[in-house]
This record gives sequence, structure tokens and C-alpha cells, in this order.
Amino acid sequence: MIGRLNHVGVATPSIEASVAMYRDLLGATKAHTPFDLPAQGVRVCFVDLPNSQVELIEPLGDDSPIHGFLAKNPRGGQHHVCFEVDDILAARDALRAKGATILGTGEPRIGAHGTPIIFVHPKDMGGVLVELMETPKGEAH
Ligand SMILES: CC[C@H](C(=O)O)C(=O)SCCNC(=O)CCNC(=O)[C@H](O)C(C)(C)COP(=O)(O)OP(=O)(O)OC[C@H]1O[C@@H](n2cnc3c(N)ncnc32)[C@H](O)[C@@H]1OP(=O)(O)O
Ligand SMILES: [Co+2]
Repeated sequence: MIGRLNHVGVATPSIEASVAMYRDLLGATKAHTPFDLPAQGVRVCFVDLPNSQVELIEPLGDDSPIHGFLAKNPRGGQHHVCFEVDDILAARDALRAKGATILGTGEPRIGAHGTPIIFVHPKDMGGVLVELMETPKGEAH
């Protein structure tokens, strides 16, 4: 089931400040243009790495799912990890069959890369919020 690490999600109060920090401290110069995902309650900015990405996420709207996280971690922090899977529905059903809780309605939603995603509750993943993302067609790894 589990595929590539697609990205590490980092919640931040300021994408602009975080892009500068990754650039100035770590030399991460390939930051994409930030964009809003209103349906997911976040503003997103991908920073390219040689073998993956950092996904910087800022709250968007009053109902953003990361308000609670930033209230506990005002300077931001590592929020989730995203792994790719070939078939998001098969992955969801397999996880449910093993007793894991899929967040929200359990129906995949379209994520920041334009493909279906789900989230597994941290309580089922050793305290780590895990996002699963269906590998974009034609990109099987
Ligand atoms: C989708 C666009 C983009 C993409 O890649 O495509 C993104 O990844 S956007 C990412 C933002 N969206 C989400 O995170 C959606 C799924 N997340 C949620 O539904 C919530 O954040 C949830 C349920 C994980 C936590 O909600 P909330 O913080 O409001 O609830 P609690 O404070 O009650 O937390 C419950 C329990 O979970 C622990 N927790 C919360 N956040 C995290 C986290 N990021 N990593 C690990 N654990 C987390 C929290 O400590 C509580 O634990 P407990 O032992 O009960 O105290
Ligand atoms: Co993500």
C-alpha cells in the first residue's frame, strides 16, 4: 500500500516567513507560488526538495482545521506526513478493515496536488497525522 513520501506538512502562521526561513537557513530556493484551497481551509506553498516537498500550510478561514494546531503551537510545527498510494479507495477500505479511523466523512477529497486524499487519525498512527494521496495517473513510482 504505502508509496513515496509525497510531502511533509508544516503548519505556519506565515508562509512568507517560512519560505524565507527555509531559503535562508537551508538553501531551499525552489518555493512555488502560494495558493488558496478554500475547500480545505488552508493556504498552501510547496517548497521543492531533491526527493520530496515541504508543504507549508497557513490557516484559511474561520473553520480551518489547523487553527487548533497553531493555537497549541503558535510558531507552527510539523503537522502531517503524506504518503502516496495507487488506489485511495482501496487504501481507505483496507485501513478501515484494520480498525483505523479515517477523518471527516471518509470520502476522499481533492488535495493540493489535485488528486484524491484522505487523512488517518493520529491516534491510529502513533500520534502522527498521516495523509494518503492517490499517485497522479502516469506517475506510478
Ligand atoms: C488538504 C490540503 C493539503 C494537501 O496536502 O492536499 C493538506 O494536507 S491540508 C492539511 C490540513 N488539513 C487537515 O489536517 C485535515 C485533517 N485534520 C483534522 O481533521 C484535524 O486537524 C484533527 C482531527 C487531526 C485534529 O483536529 P483538532 O486539532 O481540532 O482536534 P484536537 O485538538 O482535539 O486533536 C485531537 C487529537 O489529535 C491530536 N492532533 C491534532 N492535530 C495533530 C497533528 N497534526 N499531528 C498529531 N496529532 C494531532 C491532538 O493532540 C489530540 O490528541 P489527544 O491525545 O486527544 O490530546
Ligand atoms: Co498535505
